[in-house]
Amino acid sequence: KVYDSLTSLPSRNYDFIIVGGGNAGAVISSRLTENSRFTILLVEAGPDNEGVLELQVPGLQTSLNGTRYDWNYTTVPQTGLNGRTIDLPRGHVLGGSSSINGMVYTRGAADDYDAWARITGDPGWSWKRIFPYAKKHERWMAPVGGRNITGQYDPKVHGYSGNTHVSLRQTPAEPFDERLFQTTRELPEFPFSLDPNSGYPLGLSWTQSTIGNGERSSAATGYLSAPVRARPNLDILLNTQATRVLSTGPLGKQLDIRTVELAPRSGGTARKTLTASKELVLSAGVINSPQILMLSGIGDREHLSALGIKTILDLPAVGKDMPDHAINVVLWAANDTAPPPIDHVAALEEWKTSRSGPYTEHRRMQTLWSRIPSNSSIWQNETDPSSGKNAPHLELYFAGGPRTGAAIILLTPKSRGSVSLASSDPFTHPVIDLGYLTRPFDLKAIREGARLLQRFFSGPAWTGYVLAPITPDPETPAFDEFVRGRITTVFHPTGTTAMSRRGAKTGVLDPDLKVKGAKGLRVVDAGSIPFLPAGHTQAAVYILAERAADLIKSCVVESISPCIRSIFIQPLARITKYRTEWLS
Ligand SMILES: Cc1cc2nc3c(=O)[nH]c(=O)nc-3n(C[C@H](O)[C@H](O)[C@H](O)COP(=O)(O)OP(=O)(O)OC[C@H]3O[C@@H](n4cnc5c(N)ncnc54)[C@H](O)[C@@H]3O)c2cc1C
Repeated sequence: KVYDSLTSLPSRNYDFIIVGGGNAGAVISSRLTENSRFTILLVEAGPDNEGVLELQVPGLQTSLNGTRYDWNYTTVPQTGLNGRTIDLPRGHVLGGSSSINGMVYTRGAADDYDAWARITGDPGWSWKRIFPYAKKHERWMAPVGGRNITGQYDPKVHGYSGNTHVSLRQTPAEPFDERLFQTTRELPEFPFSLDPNSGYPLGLSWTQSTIGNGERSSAATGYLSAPVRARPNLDILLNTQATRVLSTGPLGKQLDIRTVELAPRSGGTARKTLTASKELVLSAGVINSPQILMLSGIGDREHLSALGIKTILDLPAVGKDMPDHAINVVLWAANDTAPPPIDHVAALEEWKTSRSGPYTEHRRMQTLWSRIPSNSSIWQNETDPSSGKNAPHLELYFAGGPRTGAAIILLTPKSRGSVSLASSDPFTHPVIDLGYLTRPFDLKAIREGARLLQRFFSGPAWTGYVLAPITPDPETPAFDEFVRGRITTVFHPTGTTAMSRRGAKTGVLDPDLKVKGAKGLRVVDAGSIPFLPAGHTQAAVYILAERAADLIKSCVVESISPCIRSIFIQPLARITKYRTEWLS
């Protein structure tokens, strides 16, 4: 059942409380309630997604930033960007950022997940082992209109019975696309890649999106559909903000944290605490999960005491080491005409009446996934930050017309940002620093992206089409200033509560996503990701959350009474855990 306010929630005991009904939290709530013996409360700060047209229509995506469905965060002035600030939207609605995002569907490279396994020491995070989860969450769909898509994707790497709809755009290849694909036949540096989601994305590929039947597929539509909401063991509490997690009572030497403090999202001093009998899971996202931890006294002792917050767990890595993907557009004047403008009233009407037309798609452009060449001068004094030789450094997505070019996304930044508290008031936005361009590699790598585009557009396919550069020459100092003045976020921060090896002094979570040094508390969201994938992040979060749900299910026997556990259950749990971790 769905409750609109904290005061309307009836008194009930829950086995699990999940904080944040976003990309990860929706998956976990949905999967845990598959077991009718578990009772689950999902707490979401934002409103319901249901019935909101803007959240359904792919073509209306850009109207969502800055609305009530967005936390409306802004960074501090960025030292690498001449003091500019950047808006950083985050979903504030059921489905979280998956309800407002750009719907691009990319899993990243196999090497990225192997890096997760290496960093955490848990082979369960390797590409080979998480690939079944990538298929499990996905339901591949035909594009709107059912055009022939043979040769535009690899059927073998997709899932067909999962929760998240994924499809190619409705529009067949246009003349500009034909030039792009011609280049893959003419210039060996830029091969065609059949499917960017195979784990081996390098090359030019058709862009896939989390759209099905012309509608956005979010974690809310996919995992919290009407039949899931009707499960008697799931309560969803909206418009309610978790302000802190609290110690439920010491258990042996470890802190036991299963209690959460809640407040109406509208603010004020009213608070209510609830305790999960089994586990508390924070899925409040890369900004808000570390904020909740720090407000609770879990974080860097020095930072917390400066704000008068008593430290209950000194974990200096909370909120630190946050990478993000930055984006910068490079343009040429071209011998082309602008596409006819969309008639927005007609497009919306067409979408409403037949789920067809231009509003059924969002990002239409094809994407090039590239490595910086091994003979580039950049490697004379920079180490390679990518996860492996099959992982791209750069993503370039193209747009045609009289101003032709591509958006360059740096997938492997060396700069790191952070989230810290501005105040001990839970309603005050935290301090967000994306740390853009604070490491020299990043600007050099974006310059490499611009050079790469020059090589791409020098192919025969572009003769007579590409005329003259509009944006500064990458070989001039003006290029650096151009980038510092324009670069912005592509919304993929991760790592603020990252997993690391069990027993490691770095990181915040153990490889099973449990907070180090505590019992009963996990964090599962983009912040848990220990290595930023070379792709847009929602697929990685779906994959992470699907495995997290299995890890939680497999561990639950551990919270049964210690006495019963030690006699009967523990030996069985060890076998189950061993089987889940190493044999599945
Ligand atoms: C504008 C935008 C465009 C993007 N475009 C793409 C794209 O095209 N492709 C792609 O792959 N990725 C994209 N991303 C990134 C991707 O959507 C996110 O990385 C991913 O969805 C994050 O999932 P999450 O579960 O970590 O957090 P979220 O999905 O953000 O979920 C966190 C949830 O917790 C709730 N919450 C927060 N604090 C509290 C609290 N204290 N109490 C209760 N609830 C709380 C939030 O309201 C939210 O619902 C985009 C993101 C944005 C914002």
